[in-house]
Amino acid sequence: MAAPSFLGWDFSTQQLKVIAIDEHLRVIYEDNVNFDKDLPEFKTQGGAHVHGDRLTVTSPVLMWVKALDMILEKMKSSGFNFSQVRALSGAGQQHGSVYWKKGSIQILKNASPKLPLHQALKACFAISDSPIWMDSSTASQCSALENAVGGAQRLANITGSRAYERFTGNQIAKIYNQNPEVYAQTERISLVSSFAASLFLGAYAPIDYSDGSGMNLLQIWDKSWSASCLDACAPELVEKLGNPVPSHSVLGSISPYYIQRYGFSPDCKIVAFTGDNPASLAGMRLEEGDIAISLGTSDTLFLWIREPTPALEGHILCNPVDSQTYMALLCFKNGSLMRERIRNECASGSWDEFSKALSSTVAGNNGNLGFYFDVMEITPEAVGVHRFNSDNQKVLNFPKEVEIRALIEGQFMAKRIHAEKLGYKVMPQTRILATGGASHNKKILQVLSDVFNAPVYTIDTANSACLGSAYRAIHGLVAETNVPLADVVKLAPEPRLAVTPTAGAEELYHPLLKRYAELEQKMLLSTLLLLS
Ligand SMILES: O=C(CO)[C@@H](O)[C@H](O)CF
Repeated sequence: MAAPSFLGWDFSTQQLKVIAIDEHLRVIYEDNVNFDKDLPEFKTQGGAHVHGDRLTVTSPVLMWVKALDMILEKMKSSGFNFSQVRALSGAGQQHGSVYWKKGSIQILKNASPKLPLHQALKACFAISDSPIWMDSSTASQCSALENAVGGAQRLANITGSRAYERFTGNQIAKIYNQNPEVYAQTERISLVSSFAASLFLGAYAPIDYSDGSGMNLLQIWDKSWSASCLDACAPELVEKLGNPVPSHSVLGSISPYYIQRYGFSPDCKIVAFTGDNPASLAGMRLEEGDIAISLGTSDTLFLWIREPTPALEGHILCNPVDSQTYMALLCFKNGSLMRERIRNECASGSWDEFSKALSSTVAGNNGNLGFYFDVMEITPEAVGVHRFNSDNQKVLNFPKEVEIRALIEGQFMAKRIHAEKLGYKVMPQTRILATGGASHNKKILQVLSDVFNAPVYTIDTANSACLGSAYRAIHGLVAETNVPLADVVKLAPEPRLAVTPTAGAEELYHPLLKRYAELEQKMLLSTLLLLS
């Protein structure tokens, strides 16, 4: 008797990925279709089309459907045993939207198993090029939405975020403003995640609470659509969106199309799909109090928060694995490129020298602090390099090793300050899960551990959204019995402990964090005065 398996899908920007795991959480199959390479007829770059205005960015929705056809054929040719798949779930790039044309529900439901799905669905989309998260063409719609609900902070208090150009409500508003007839022809609007779930369900899948939190439309407290936000974006929107559901919901059984064409079992359950970042939180198996830090080109923080305080930066989303709590996303644009520039200038381009500089300078850097933003920073909105000595006087430069420590301590103090502004609290059980390039440098991790006064673990997150989706497929089958995800995936490989805080770190950094926050306000004010 073949062992049961679970599938996790990731409809990400550049590729479609799938992972199969067995009941012991061991990966038994993985595959991917790269949109640019494997579907060249769509002529995408990085899976997207950047339009002439340099602001509008879209992806062809039929490319996503055809990629699914291709990957299922690859799995079939490799002899993958579809009949043992007990459940599947998935993730989609956040904020992107799909516009189903009137009448498509019947075509989706009755797709012939003799045809690839992309042929069956070729006339089903009112908009063939879906707006995606890289789009920034909706500034006017963002202003209109914030004004309609009483301002940016009011919108953040309702939906978890101020208005952002990529967020779906503003994208829908743009389509309604510019193509009202196309909007009128649309019977359903999906996110990329719920669109992908619909393909497997053979019906329109609902939007889950977590990915729905990235639309500027969902009230994150009672998990219902905000009438004031919907009305500000487009008319009769609630009918086109359907009702949102908890992210662990079992939506139903797989469509007969897959049973007849690929041999899936009629009992295979579809668990609600969600956004790629919420799915990654599941894949990293974050628990209450944990922080995941992806140290990449930009640094991204994933936080598990029980009582969030929405702000004008960052994003509060409904937690995908626990409907009673929340997750927060914070993005710091000046990440590894900033670290590499200082390494090149102050450590002759060598990470070993960079690490030696961190070893040869004292924690707290004798009170020297710095803000390093070569490009316009997102958190906070500031640019330039600003250095301060222990008397809070601006200085033009630091000795090389002091510069290195000021950069790293500054980057991590900013992360703690802005995480705590969103309501995050360092707890006794707090763990920092670090991933990305800089997470291989123990001296950098030691500063991170000291600033947060928490142990730092390293994890491999290459497929975290896909793996998290497979974990959520298992969890969905038992979620109704209130079994937490952590219990379902305790057999998964544990994160590796890398460093623990230096004794006295909390006492040292507590006053420095306060100074850093005050200097950040001073720096922001002086930047504003300069720009005004
Ligand atoms: O816009 C984002 C999050 O708000 C990105 O991380 C997308 O989810 C990437 F697909």
